[in-house]
Amino acid sequence: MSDAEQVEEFDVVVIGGGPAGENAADYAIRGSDRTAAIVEAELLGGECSYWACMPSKALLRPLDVAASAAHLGGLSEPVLDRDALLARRDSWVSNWKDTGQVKWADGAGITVVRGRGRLAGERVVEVAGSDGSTRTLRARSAVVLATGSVAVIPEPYAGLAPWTSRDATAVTEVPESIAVIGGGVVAVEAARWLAALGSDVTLIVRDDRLLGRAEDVVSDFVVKGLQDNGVDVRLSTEITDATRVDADPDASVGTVHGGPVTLTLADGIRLEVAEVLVATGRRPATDDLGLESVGLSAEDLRGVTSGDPLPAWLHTVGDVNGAAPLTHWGKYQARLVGRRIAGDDDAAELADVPNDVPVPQVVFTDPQVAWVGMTSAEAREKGLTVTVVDTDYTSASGAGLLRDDATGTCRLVVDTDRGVLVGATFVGPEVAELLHSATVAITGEVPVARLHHAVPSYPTASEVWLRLLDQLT
Ligand SMILES: Cc1cc2nc3c(=O)[nH]c(=O)nc-3n(C[C@H](O)[C@H](O)[C@H](O)COP(=O)(O)OP(=O)(O)OC[C@H]3O[C@@H](n4cnc5c(N)ncnc54)[C@H](O)[C@@H]3O)c2cc1C
Ligand SMILES: NC(=O)c1ccc[n+]([C@@H]2O[C@H](COP(=O)([O-])OP(=O)(O)OC[C@H]3O[C@@H](n4cnc5c(N)ncnc54)[C@H](O)[C@@H]3O)[C@@H](O)[C@H]2O)c1
Repeated sequence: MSDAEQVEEFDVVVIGGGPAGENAADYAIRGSDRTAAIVEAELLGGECSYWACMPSKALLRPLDVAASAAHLGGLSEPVLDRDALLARRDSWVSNWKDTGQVKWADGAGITVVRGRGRLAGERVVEVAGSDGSTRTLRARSAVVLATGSVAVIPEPYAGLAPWTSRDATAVTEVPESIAVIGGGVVAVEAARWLAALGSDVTLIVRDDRLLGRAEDVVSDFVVKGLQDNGVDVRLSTEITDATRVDADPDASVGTVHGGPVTLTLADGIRLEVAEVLVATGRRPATDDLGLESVGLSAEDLRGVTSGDPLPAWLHTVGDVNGAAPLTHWGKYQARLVGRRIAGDDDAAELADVPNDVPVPQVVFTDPQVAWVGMTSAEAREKGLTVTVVDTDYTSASGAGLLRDDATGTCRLVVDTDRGVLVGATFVGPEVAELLHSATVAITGEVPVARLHHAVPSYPTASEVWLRLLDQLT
């Protein structure tokens, strides 16, 4: 067979089959006779489906319900069944099999190509199969990079064979004790479910607060919630040295990776734990992606989905461009990019794209934390004149009704000159589902004067909007 015959042609080739890549392929060919291939090195569905969002939320949701039940007069104490909780997780990750996703791709007319993809020139993708085979794909129209992100393991933890978020979400062997390092979203969520599963958890945070990207009023609530659930939270704590007996880098995911770990803290205190979870952030998965073959570097992808410095045929979606490493954000980018590739320029979604689309984020701690748009500090840094209003979450009786021990806070950030919201933060039980009201208000640039006429139902937690808006008259 000649070289030319070995090249497989598609209209669109997507490298990486996480939620962003899947959506980009789907929107690019939906309702047409165009063809698309997704190149996937592991499981179709990506980090989100098997190692991140799905397993973590499958583990956390029963904890929310149990915490509510434990704090509602009229119900007796709920009992956590560890095996049943892990079985629920296994079911939500389809036992780490992607048969269902492949069936979806077939139905959507998308070809799944197994292997690791890399650019090998303009519109050309080379795929290395795990069996040593190589395939060459050519895209007639577009190539989309959707390779996601990988956990960062800084010194001095690299030699410890530490847990990353994959081990925490896929936990099968619950360590007797664990040090969780980091104060971001992965750290606070994982600390919660690991403690609930029976591990003795110490959360070691370099900064003086948790969730540093959120409003500063958030941290105290999350610290208290973790402490109430048995987590030892140590803020402003540096680790100067870390050693492990018999570190086993080949240990199975979700099992203990060796002997005891000793951490030396800056004040000289030594902490011995059975396992360590490094949750110190993620970086775009751009290693060996062949960017140099088209004159690009990893830095060129930062924050860019389409256009300069990318050639017209090349796009990025999801964590790989680092814009906001969240599934809903990757899917949003994928819808826009997919429609652009499809030439749907008249579609409502492309016809009216605002300049600054606010990014929403929910953290599934107890209490929950949800925010969208700018924090007050970010708004001021941008040079805006802002009005900031706060209220206790339980100032709305509907919020108090959710749980007898309900607590939390809410904040709106208003651009005083334009009279519109630019940011909102909610902390409290069940605030996750409250967030979209703020996202709509910010995206729609609804004048605060008009928001007074959006009437929340009684008695719901949404009445916190009244308490906040009353301060803006
Ligand atoms: C523990 C945890 C919990 C999270 N929870 C949430 C949450 O609740 N909500 C939320 O919005 N976000 C959450 N996130 C973030 C979310 O997981 C990511 O933002 C999301 O997975 C990004 O989607 P993606 O499609 O860009 O990449 P991924 O989901 O990472 O998928 C990328 C895919 O590309 C494949 N790939 C990589 N390189 C190649 C290559 N060269 N060739 C072929 N295939 C390749 C990978 O195997 C993978 O399947 C969480 C993250 C973590 C770590
Ligand atoms: N519910 C959700 O939506 C959800 C859940 C989990 C993860 N995620 C996404 O996944 C991404 C990754 O999460 P993450 O928590 O790993 O990252 P992160 O960037 O949110 O937090 C990293 C934390 O590690 C600390 N850190 C960094 N380097 C360190 C070092 N050398 N030593 C000690 N501490 C260090 C930082 O100060 C920070 O507290 C996030 O951006 C988040 O958006 C989302």
